[in-house]
Amino acid sequence: MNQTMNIRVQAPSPSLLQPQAKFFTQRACPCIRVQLEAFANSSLLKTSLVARCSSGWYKTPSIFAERSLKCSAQLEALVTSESQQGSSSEFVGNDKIGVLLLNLGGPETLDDVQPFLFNLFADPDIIRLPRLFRFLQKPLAQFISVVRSPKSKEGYASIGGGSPLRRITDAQAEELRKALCNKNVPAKVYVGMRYWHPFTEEAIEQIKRDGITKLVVLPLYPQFSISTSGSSLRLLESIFREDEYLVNMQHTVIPSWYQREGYIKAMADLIEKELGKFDCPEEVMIFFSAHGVPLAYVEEAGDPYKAEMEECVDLIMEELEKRRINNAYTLAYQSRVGPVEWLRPYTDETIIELGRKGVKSLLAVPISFVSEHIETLEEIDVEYKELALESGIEKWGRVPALGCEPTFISDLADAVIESLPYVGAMAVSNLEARQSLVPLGSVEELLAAYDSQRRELPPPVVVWEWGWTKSAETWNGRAAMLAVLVLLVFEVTTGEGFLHQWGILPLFR
Ligand SMILES: C=CC1=C(C)c2cc3[nH]c(cc4nc(cc5[nH]c(cc1n2)c(C)c5CCC(=O)O)C(CCC(=O)O)=C4C)c(C)c3C=C
Ligand SMILES: [Fe+2]
Repeated sequence: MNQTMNIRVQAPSPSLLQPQAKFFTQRACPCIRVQLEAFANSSLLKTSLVARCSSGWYKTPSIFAERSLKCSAQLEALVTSESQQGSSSEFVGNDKIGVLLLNLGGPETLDDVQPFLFNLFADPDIIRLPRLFRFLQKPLAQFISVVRSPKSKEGYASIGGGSPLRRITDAQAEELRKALCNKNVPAKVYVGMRYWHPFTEEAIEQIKRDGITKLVVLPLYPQFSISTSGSSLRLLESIFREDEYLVNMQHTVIPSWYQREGYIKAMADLIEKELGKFDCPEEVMIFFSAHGVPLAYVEEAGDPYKAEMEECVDLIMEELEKRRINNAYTLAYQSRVGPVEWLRPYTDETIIELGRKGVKSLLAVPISFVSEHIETLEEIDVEYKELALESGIEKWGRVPALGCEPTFISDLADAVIESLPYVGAMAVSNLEARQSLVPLGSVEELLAAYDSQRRELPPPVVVWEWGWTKSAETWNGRAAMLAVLVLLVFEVTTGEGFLHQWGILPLFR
């Protein structure tokens, strides 16, 4: 490179200048002269890059957009070759890579439980009201969260007073960052929770502050569901749509990854290890227990969750068979909430049935989530274990969640790296035309694909029928719901009623 290029880095304050200064001085070479200038009172809102070359000065709105400079090709080549040798900054070529891990979030203290539940039930992807009744989403969420919180609090109290989700997800983020760095892809890893801190909005603010140019969105749910990854992506899409910076930031989404070899192998490793703890491992029934979703999500809204879950279990069993592990296995769904029908078979009923059939050893495998949480630590380890022992099952084991298992984290890092060429590329819009059920794509494209497949949930019944029928039950349910809402409105407006007498209202004293 013969031409000399002057790079002048400007920033509104010296502290903002530092990372940029480090970036350029680390790459100092005879043909790049670095001039650093700080403008304490500058009107510049974003850090900007001014590059000088023979044909004049070029200024970009953001330091990270220097790719658009006519004269930056040589700089780009230099930076790329250096970053390939391993660098501690987050730059690859001219890009600053970010990975956003999306997760559910959980209450950290018992006081957080009710507001956490409110956030959860206020999500239209969790309680799907018909369009006409959407205005009731928040009052209903308030009501359900208040009614449910004593039971939930008991659960969280029994696992130490709060959810371990934040701590574990932060640890996974840090391990993923290290794994990416070891694979020569320096990146910043962010955690964005859907219903509790750190909220997705907070993560996005940090991503903007850090000047990320390429973002890989990775929901920490192996299988896609409208209620989990779908909900998080829908939120992300609305944040992206309203923000100029984000609209222009290139991104891609890894919507599900249950079929990845590394993940399947990591699950098989854990199962093999736990089976080894039984006296007669070959007699143990492998019991996959997935978090359920309401049946209508799958049957009427087209949620791929059940299909992906079944495929995932098949893949794990195939991997175990390769290792000559041919145990009997079954899949059931746990944690149902509310009066509607959920995916079957239910975990509790299946345990009783297996006990009745004479199964003596059971190994529970939580399959829909990669961290320990209330439903593994309380529901499986306490409630289902007790039920199993009462039902005649004598030996009980449980596979731990993947957490920070090195094979798993390394595979997540590979998933991120493999997705990088897709960053900014638009996904094929026809879902059926794609190889996998939920392939890589941008948030907007991906949701459009789902929405195009997704019909409004039809009302369960259209006409009134006499007798003890599904229709009558549904109308009774609706009448009851309406009565509850009328009651709620009455109580909130007058300050009187039995909810006040029981101390449930007012919610905030
Ligand atoms: C793949 C995993 C999950 C699916 C699918 C899912 C759907 C779903 N969940 C509820 C209601 C609740 N979920 C709650 C906690 C919770 N849910 C998941 C995962 C999935 N949920 C996790 C990992 C957790 C635990 C978080 C933690 O704090 O450790 C709760 C709160 C706990 C409780 O009160 O039982 C509720 C409520 C619905 C309605 C739903 C699908 C529509
Ligand atoms: Fe849940």
